[in-house]
Amino acid sequence: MNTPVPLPYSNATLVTPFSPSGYWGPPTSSDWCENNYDISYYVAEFFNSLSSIAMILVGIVGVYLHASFENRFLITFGSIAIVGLGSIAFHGTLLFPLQMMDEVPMVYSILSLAYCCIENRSYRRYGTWFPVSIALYGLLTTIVLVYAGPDNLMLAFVVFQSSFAFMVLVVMSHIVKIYAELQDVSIRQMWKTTGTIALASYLFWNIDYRMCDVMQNLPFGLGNPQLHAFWHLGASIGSYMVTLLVCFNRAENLGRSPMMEWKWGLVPRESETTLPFGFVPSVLLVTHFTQQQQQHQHHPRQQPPEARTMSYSDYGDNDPIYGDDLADEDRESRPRLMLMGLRRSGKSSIQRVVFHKMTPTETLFLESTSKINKDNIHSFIDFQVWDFPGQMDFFDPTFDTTAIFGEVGALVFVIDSQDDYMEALARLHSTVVAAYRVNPNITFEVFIHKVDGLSEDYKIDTQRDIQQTTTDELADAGLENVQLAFYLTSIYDHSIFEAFSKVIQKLIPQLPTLENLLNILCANSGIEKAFLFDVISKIYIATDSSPVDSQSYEICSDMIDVIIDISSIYGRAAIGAKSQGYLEDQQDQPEDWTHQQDGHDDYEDSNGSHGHSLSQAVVSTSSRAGSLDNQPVQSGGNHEAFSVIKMGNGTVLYLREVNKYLALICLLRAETFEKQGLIDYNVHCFKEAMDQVFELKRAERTRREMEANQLLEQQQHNGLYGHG
Ligand SMILES: Nc1nc2c(ncn2[C@@H]2O[C@H](COP(=O)(O)OP(=O)(O)OP(=O)(O)O)[C@@H](O)[C@H]2O)c(=O)[nH]1
Ligand SMILES: [Ca+2]
Ligand SMILES: [Zn+2]
Repeated sequence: MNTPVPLPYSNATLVTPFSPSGYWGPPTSSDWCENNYDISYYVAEFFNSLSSIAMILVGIVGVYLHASFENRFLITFGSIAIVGLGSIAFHGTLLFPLQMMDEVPMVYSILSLAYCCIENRSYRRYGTWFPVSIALYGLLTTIVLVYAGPDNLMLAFVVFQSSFAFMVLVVMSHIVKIYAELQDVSIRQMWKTTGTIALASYLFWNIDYRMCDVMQNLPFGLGNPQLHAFWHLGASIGSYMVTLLVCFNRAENLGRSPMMEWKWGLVPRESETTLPFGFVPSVLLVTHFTQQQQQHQHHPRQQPPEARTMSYSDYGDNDPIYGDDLADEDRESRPRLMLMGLRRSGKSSIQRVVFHKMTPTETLFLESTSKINKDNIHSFIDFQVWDFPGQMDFFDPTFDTTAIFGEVGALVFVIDSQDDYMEALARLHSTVVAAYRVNPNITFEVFIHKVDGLSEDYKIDTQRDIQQTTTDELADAGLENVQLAFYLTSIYDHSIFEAFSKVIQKLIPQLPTLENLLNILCANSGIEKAFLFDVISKIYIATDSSPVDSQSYEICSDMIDVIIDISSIYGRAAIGAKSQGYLEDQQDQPEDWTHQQDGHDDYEDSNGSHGHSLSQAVVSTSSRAGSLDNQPVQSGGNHEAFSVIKMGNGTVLYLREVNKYLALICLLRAETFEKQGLIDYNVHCFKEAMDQVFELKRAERTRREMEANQLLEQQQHNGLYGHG
């Protein structure tokens, strides 16, 4: 605009776009409606050149954002940028050789897109002849274009137009097919938007090309709207979007779980996958198609070729794991546990009773779950429980098995034993097959649930029947090495906690260390059985290696209840960090899950804090038949929960708080307990070892394991004194 060079022809240009010439001389290429050298002496068609920068930008952005994707997409995105460069050169000079630098890349760009559209399946559809003939097509067009030369402008123009138009038709015919298979509404919408943009810009191209007279002489002194420049903008957006969507489709077909995501945007995250028409400075990219996932592709147990996918976010909005507050490693290191099963089998009840202290009868009023409910449990280890809706059909092609099962630690399948369970067994079978195919490391846990209504004999029969049928069917399907664990459970007794304990234990990396520590403690103190309990959920996360009988588990679990009750009655000061972790969960809860359902909120004190810590439970009680034992309480001033219950049958229950989440409960003979000093000391040593184990949790994984073992040895050498 500020060019010092005079514009001798500036008036004449209004008459005909062909007349003036500037730095590059008279045009030797096709000329467009924009007046030549109108703005700058050095740039023939200023607006047409300027708008071509958009193509370069979208091309570069496409490559940059999808660098981990397959090369074909990088080539397609990259070719858009090259077309942009050629377009600038061409419109800037209007010289024939440079027009070729615009048009030839356009042909290759659409060829590359065509390849992506056609070879979009997880398997290869056509042989090598296919890419070879695509390359030949490009080569032939190039040769004809170049040999037509500036002297045969019309021929070159027609050859280019028809060659390009033909490929556009090929691409469109495949896009129609891709579109027809689409399930996801927002992706469908995006295709529609892209189509609209493409059509509009093609219309602009035509108006500019065919109705230049009208455009140059608009009424009311309106200037040339430069529709060819708008065509450039529309074509940039359109080609970015088409490539993006083809990329998405490919990722879906490969069984990845692609998602569209706004990058660098001002657009709020909620508007993900719906493209607003406004010019919002945001760029879409397809995510979840990393190199690592590409390796899965060569895994023999691949998803069926045509399986389609959907992102998690379509199932629910409470998605704390993917919240921005979590670092990537956190997401990965957090074990995930899935609750699946038919409708009304009791999944949500289990989750509520075990992790949210809902009373069993309250579950009668639970509504059917309609979307995946992800629950973050912050405790001695952080993990997640995903409660699935029973009616979910994950053979629905929109269900993304790879994404769902890919990172699962344990899959808990709940069967309603009071109901006819044939359908449940069929579902269990297909679930295991689908999940195992995606992730052979999942541990499968089958809860034969609601056994409270069954007689002892019937329980055993049912379990045998279910176990037998399932194993046989899996063997028939060639999966005889898949291990399923079966549990008889009910929310009306301890069985559900006990079963969950065993499930959770498999997800704890420190388990061997904890077990060892407990073994040492038992051996040195004459303790018969020791459990390490998660206080709030009453799940025991470890025990010594002697066999667990349900009775001792129940007694210990009841003891925690007693201590919590007593502390909530007699110890008024409130709590702390212990229930804090659980309170955080409530923010993650869907609306229907209200505060009041958490029993710990009943004890709200004036400071507004919730629940009660075991720390207040510095009591010593005796049970029904037992003698009242008025043990002086020694908590060493650090307010740790400590409690001893002597039972009539000569058994002593000994509880000691280990840290804010965990309590150690030991069962021992009254005779052994006479040496209480020794036991106290050994428990103290155990506690210190535990503290260190959990402190080390924060250190890097490998080092943690090593150091915990060292610690163990140390304890063995000098920490614990032998019993007797
Ligand atoms: N008798 C008995 N009933 C149970 C038990 N567990 C759950 N129930 C009842 O089973 C019914 C269904 O429980 P839900 O937890 O809603 O079942 P769900 O599997 O989450 O159901 P969907 O959300 O529809 O998939 C409720 O009325 C519970 O009270 C159990 O152990 N014993
Ligand atoms: Ca022109
Ligand atoms: Zn152009």
